[in-house]
Amino acid sequence: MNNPIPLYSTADIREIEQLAAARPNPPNLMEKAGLAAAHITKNKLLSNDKSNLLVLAGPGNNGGDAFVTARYLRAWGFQVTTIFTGDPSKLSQDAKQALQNWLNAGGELHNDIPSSGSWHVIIDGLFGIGLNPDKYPLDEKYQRLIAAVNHMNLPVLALDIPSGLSADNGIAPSTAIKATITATFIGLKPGLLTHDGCEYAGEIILCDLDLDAVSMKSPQSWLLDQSLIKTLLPAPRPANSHKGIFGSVGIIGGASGMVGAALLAGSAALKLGAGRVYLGLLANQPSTVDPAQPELMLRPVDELFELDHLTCLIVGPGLGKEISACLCLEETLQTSLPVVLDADALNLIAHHSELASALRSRHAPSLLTPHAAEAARLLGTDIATVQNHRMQAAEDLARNFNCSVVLKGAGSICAFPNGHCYFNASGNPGLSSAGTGDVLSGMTGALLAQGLTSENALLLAVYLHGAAADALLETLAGPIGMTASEIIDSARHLLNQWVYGHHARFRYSHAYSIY
Ligand SMILES: NC(=O)C1=CN([C@@H]2O[C@H](COP(=O)(O)OP(=O)(O)OC[C@H]3O[C@@H](n4cnc5c(N)ncnc54)[C@H](OP(=O)(O)O)[C@@H]3O)[C@@H](O)[C@H]2O)[C@@H](O)CC1
Ligand SMILES: Nc1ncnc2c1ncn2[C@@H]1O[C@H](COP(=O)(O)OP(=O)(O)O)[C@@H](O)[C@H]1O
Ligand SMILES: [K+]
Repeated sequence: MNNPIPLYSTADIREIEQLAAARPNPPNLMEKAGLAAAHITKNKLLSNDKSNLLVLAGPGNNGGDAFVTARYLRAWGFQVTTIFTGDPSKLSQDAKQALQNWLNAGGELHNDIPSSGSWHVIIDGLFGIGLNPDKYPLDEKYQRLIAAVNHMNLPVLALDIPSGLSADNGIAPSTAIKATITATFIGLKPGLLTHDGCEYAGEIILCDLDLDAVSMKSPQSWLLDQSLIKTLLPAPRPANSHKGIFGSVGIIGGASGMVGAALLAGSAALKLGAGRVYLGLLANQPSTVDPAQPELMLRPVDELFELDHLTCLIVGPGLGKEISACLCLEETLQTSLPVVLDADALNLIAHHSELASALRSRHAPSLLTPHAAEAARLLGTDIATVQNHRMQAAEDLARNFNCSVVLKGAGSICAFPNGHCYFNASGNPGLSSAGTGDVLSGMTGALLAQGLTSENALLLAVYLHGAAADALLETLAGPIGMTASEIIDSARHLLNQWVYGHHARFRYSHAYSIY
């Protein structure tokens, strides 16, 4: 089994670099980084030996990486034009050496992009993890350079992180380089994987520079990707099974005008494998059957609490904030069932401190699925603060409420009370439409019902939900106009593929013969 891929903050990376530098024979990390980037550029972005490259070298060590990259590519016969925006006297020892080596090799420096010139590929070495957009914004010179690069619409390799993007938070307050590929060094950075990072990073290639980062710094965050998911899948079903084995999901929501939200969660729970799905609808005179999904059992909400065989409860899809919703949530929090709380269930908890206390003191697992606005209400802050510090917000929610949490949005972050975080690698803007969150809650409930732990159910549901949307892109069923219902069917298809390969029908078919 592959180990999960760790993520490191800027402070962690600096610590790892210092540990490497303190070794008896310290590795030349800048040389390794530049060489790795040069290989990636040659192998993935340059189509012929006559290509011209534009290399941007900034004022710090990211600029040093750029000089090394430029030197190798020039040595391999490519035409390289290098822009340097810094002050040579302020460079670190390594970067000074890299600049000197570039000049010794016959390389030239420009202080701006030459007006007459054409290039096939651009290397972005303006800023790496040293950029501090929180402290001071990019000045006009850099904003103009970055805009010029983006305007050229050429393949771009970003060194370590696209310049302008914050490595820790994934925010690009002014502007950032839109990379085709980001060659990131030593370890993955959270900022590449969430919020604006999803827009700017392009394909991410990790270059470990021959350091075994995990042995030097124990990680707290990991990438939520296909290889991790493989370890969480439910086992193939026994042939001799019955619906009781696969659990019973109860869903509470569907107030007047929002019944569809509960129905979507119900269909998702059903089609992701729950044995039975009950819906307690809060609407006045609710329907007693969903003709589009008659397998769902629609009941008055009080009856749901009388069922003694529920495996988990989902509260929130279309719940509303009426007193009846509040009472249902209060009763839910008192049960010993695992619960998934979404949408207005989260808003009610944010507004009623007694519900928040009841949530905190639960012994059974509680899973929260807020988007940024719901997270802001729960944390008593504003949306911008949450989005500018997404990992911190997810961690705070998990710790404050003693819950498993997914902070949804581009690059969803799953956080757990033990401080561990996972950054989701799947998903696309096709998911930005009403109802997809209801589907995620239903999927999570289905996996809980089938016996996954709350951590594993959340991780698998979040990744599968995004991967289902990604699969729909293959058939052009999105991103424009992708619907929540389509996510459900796509997710069912993928889950079966992952659990059975293409062999489900062979596994359960009976071959009889007479000898
Ligand atoms: N150390 C190692 O062993 C290895 C490091 N490696 C590489 O080094 C990179 C980190 O290098 P780094 O620490 O020098 O920071 P870097 O990203 O170049 O930026 C610093 C410069 O930017 C400036 N600056 C900051 N914010 C600004 C703003 N808003 N607007 C304008 N300017 C701003 C800042 O100015 P100052 O704040 O100091 O005034 C300083 O001049 C890392 O990402 C990787 O690529 C690899 O070689 C592997 C080994
Ligand atoms: N641009 C995007 N990239 C990846 N995932 C997205 C994107 N936009 C939305 N999503 C996902 O879609 C879902 C939306 O949930 P939510 O906002 O609660 O919708 P609703 O309340 O309408 O059901 C979340 O799982 C979120 O992570
Ligand atoms: K960069």
